[in-house]
Amino acid sequence: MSAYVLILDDDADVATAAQLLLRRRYGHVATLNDPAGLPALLARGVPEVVLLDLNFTPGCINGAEGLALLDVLRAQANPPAVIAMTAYADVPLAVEALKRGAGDFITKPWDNARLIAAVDQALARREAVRGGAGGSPELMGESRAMRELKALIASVAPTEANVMVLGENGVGKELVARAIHAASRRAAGTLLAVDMGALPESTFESELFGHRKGSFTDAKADRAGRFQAARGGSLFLDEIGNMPLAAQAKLLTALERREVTPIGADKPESIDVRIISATNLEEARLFDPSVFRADLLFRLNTIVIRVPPLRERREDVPLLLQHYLKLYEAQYERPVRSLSASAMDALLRHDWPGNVRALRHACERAVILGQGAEYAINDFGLAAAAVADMPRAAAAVPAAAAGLASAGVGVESRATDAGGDLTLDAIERAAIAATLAQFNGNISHAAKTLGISRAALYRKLGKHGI
Ligand SMILES: Nc1ncnc2c1ncn2[C@@H]1O[C@H](COP(=O)(O)OP(=O)(O)OP(=O)(O)O)[C@@H](O)[C@H]1O
Repeated sequence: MSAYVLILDDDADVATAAQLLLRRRYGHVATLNDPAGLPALLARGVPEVVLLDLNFTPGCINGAEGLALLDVLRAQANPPAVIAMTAYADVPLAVEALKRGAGDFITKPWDNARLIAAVDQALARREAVRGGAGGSPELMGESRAMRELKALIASVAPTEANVMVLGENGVGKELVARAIHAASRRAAGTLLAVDMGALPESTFESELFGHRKGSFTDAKADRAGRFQAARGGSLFLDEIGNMPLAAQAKLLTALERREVTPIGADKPESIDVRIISATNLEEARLFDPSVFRADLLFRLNTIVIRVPPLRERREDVPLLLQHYLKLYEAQYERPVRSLSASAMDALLRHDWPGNVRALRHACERAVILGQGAEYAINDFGLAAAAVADMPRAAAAVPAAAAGLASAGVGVESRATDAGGDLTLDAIERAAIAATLAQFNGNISHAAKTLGISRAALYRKLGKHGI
């Protein structure tokens, strides 16, 4: 996965350690020890993720310097995702950074796996937020379904009720969660997103509830949990359907008692968060007690919001196409072009199995690759994305080459609809499509099976127009 990451920290040793760790994964990782160099660095290009120390001058621990830099970063036309770093387990400061637009925070010294997970998630979330120009994504759509959805959000948002958002991958569940938070009484607080599907069971409690220094081998400093950091705001528990049952029990206890006990602490801490959760699991699966605890479900789903797939609101397709084509034309400084009538017709008839995310990626592809005076259907890369053919396309891939043997995907060696195209690209695409089909579109499970992060999988979905 390649990405431009900047580490802004006055401690050169810390910055270099992070650079060495991250360079292997993201390729382009720069360090900056003196914040005075930031404007010049930004003039050469804005990073996708910034790891931002909050204190620079020795002895200064109030975070004011870091928060001012955060404002500078957030003011960029295409702002980076910012992960605040502090050597002090200072929850109010972390909360302030989150309120001012940092997407996450991490305490030093960090755990390597946690740092990488934080950067991966920052990249994935940045992609979601970039959907709207200027960094404030808007839930677009004027179909009846979208108008009803927006009315529901407007009536539910001002209440304190927990909301569960259901829908297929890429329909806009996170945007719905952000819209609810933005219209709620907690809007001045932070909306902290946690990818429950990517949270290892071993660190679940520490991530959500925090820990005290020395409470286990790696607990080198106090750490605030997500529940404490989101105090006064909302906690967005994404991919909730992928939580192991043991973790579900712990979450249930916290929600029932309205308090959490950091690992190693002797007293519980009260919590003040509104929970918005989301899953792409089908409702029947959610009601299966071997998958999801009924008592937890009833805590979370006071209000259920179902986001319909794009194929059930095709009227929204032209508006979304227009929005994303314009967005990418501006971003890539490409000429403004219109869609040919036949392209529009085909795009309207397309089933969009990857929903709005897939449409967005298709628009980006068309803007970059389209050569004609108008956009043609081929520019959108959808012909190859006949996702209904996914299992058959996978069948064209030799098991070893696709690495699917361990994924348990049924594979035969025969040339089929993939047109016998055994380029690496075609093999990768088929492997991804087959794995997604195997897990009913569940990104977390597919990414785990393929051995890549969710963020990397999202990028590949975009690349292949899946
Ligand atoms: N109604 C919409 N208007 C504009 N953009 C949208 C809309 N719905 C989704 N998008 C864009 O599509 C992408 C996917 O949206 P989002 O991440 O909210 O989906 P999701 O349902 O949470 O996906 P996943 O289940 O895979 O996490 C984002 O880039 C988002 O900005």
